[in-house]
Amino acid sequence: MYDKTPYLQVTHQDCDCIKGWPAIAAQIRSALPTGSGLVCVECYPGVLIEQVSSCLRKELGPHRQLRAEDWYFSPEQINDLIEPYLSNDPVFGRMNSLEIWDFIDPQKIESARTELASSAEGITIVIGTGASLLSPVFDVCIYADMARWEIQQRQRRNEIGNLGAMNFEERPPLKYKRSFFIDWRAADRLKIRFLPKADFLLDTNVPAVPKMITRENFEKGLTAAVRQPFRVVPFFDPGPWGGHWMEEVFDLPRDQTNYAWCFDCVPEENSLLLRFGRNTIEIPALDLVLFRPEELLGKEVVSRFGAEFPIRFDLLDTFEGGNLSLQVHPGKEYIQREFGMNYTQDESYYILDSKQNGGVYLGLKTDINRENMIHDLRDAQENDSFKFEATRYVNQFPARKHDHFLIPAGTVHCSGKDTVVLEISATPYIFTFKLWDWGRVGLDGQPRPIHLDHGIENICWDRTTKWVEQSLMNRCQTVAETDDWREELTGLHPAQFIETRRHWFTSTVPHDTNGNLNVLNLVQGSEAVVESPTEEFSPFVVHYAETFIVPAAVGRYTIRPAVPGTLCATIKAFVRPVSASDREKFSQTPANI
Ligand SMILES: O=P(O)(O)OC[C@H]1O[C@](O)(CO)[C@@H](O)[C@@H]1O
Repeated sequence: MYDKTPYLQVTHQDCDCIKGWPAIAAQIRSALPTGSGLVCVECYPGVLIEQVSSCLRKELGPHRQLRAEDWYFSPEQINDLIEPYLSNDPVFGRMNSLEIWDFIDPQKIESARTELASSAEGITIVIGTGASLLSPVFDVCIYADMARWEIQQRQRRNEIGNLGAMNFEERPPLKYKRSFFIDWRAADRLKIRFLPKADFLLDTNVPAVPKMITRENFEKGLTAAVRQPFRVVPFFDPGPWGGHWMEEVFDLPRDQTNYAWCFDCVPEENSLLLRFGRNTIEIPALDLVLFRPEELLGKEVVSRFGAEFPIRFDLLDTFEGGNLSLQVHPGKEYIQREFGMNYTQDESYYILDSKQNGGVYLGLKTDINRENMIHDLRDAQENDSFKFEATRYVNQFPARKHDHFLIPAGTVHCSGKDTVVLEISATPYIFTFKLWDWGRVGLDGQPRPIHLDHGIENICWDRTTKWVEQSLMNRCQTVAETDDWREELTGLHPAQFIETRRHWFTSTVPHDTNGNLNVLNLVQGSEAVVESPTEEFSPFVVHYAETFIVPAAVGRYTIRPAVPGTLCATIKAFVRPVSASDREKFSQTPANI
């Protein structure tokens, strides 16, 4: 059965991960031999600062507590600072190089420094996002990390606002957008510099059960992760077109109206669970990307994308749900120019399951009139009573289990109802230009934003029926075969940087990362075992529909059915190697953070 809380065992001692404020305070005290000193708690945005500082105050009885937010510019000044990158669009902003420093008023931080210098008695705690900027040295440094999924939950519950903003009550999608383009980028830059020097990592994702590990154990966890296959923690989210397949097959709680998405390999947002003895700490999977890029991704991927995980796997479930919005993604130049992203949202749909009428919309019909289509799309947006007749302009194809549809940016598409898609795509995932949302509203009762102008500029009008059938549907080619297994190339399209290989097997299949990140999903069979031919890691069991990551550093590995002789299939994605001349060109491209 699909495992919803996969973890990685790092050590076998419970005491390597301590739990609860009294134990955490005791560990901090033992790091302050004189009983006094300066304690820095640098926080990722989203940490409940008030709650953490009050618990620390209670347990440590500091002489003084300083809060980083007290040195920030005013919310209005910060709005001016970020305005060029935030824009008025409800979904899209622009990548930038803002640092936490940019939020801080030099005069205010200077007076905090003066206050700090005035007395050295007892314990002083400095806490918040940017706390570490107060002083070049601290007696104890703690990094309070935070999972992005939990941050989103807190935003939805109006428990937190954005950095330097008093916007707790702002609509959650707007807080998410500001985090995506501003807060998380700036905080990641600070994290890269601070965390390698910290003494401890603090996890307050579950406020009532705080946990802490030493930085050495954090490093041990990262090292363990890049030496074996592992999974990140999936999260599930409802949506206006969501379905009920995952609920059933993954045995999800029945307390949501539906489940639309399962994000089970978007390391930028997923968490990684590291287990020490019986205690588990949650860290953002992004930490692995930021601090172990070469071992995880491989040298070539790093030289091309920087410390960024370029492949995304997620599931889209429309069983008894609806169609996704009819949409298109930006071309590479467009996404760079308009949004400052280095690469674009190229996608593909691997079909995990479908009902009789399941299908996808893909590419335009032959000989359609472009002006009429644009006119009808605009009419549908402006006039509630006019419904855009999608099948007049867009191909609709039946989708069957194991079909693979390729969706290079610029291709009009969407998954239809009664279909379960494993999306194997490039990482960007918010750059969806909705053309038509079938006249329905989002889960909040409001129409979802349509981006017709962006969309129209990016539609590739020559991607019509015949080309789509020949270039984007089931481009399967057998590349290797034995009596026990067959390897097929299934994509993606040459315009996309990801390559996919499907293996059908009844016995052991040899794989090799060739120094390049591999991401896989078990698309057929209930259980398979990933092993090291040289026993470098313990056998790793995967279940149907689970996505797993094999770090570049792993090298050779094998996969076999858990029950010998049963038919299994995996689909594997990796970044296509580039030629030497291209390599030079890519090495100039900076990462998104
Ligand atoms: O706009 P909708 O209908 O919610 O669809 C969004 C989804 O569409 C996709 O772009 C798939 O085509 C996903 O990456 C994204 O999550």
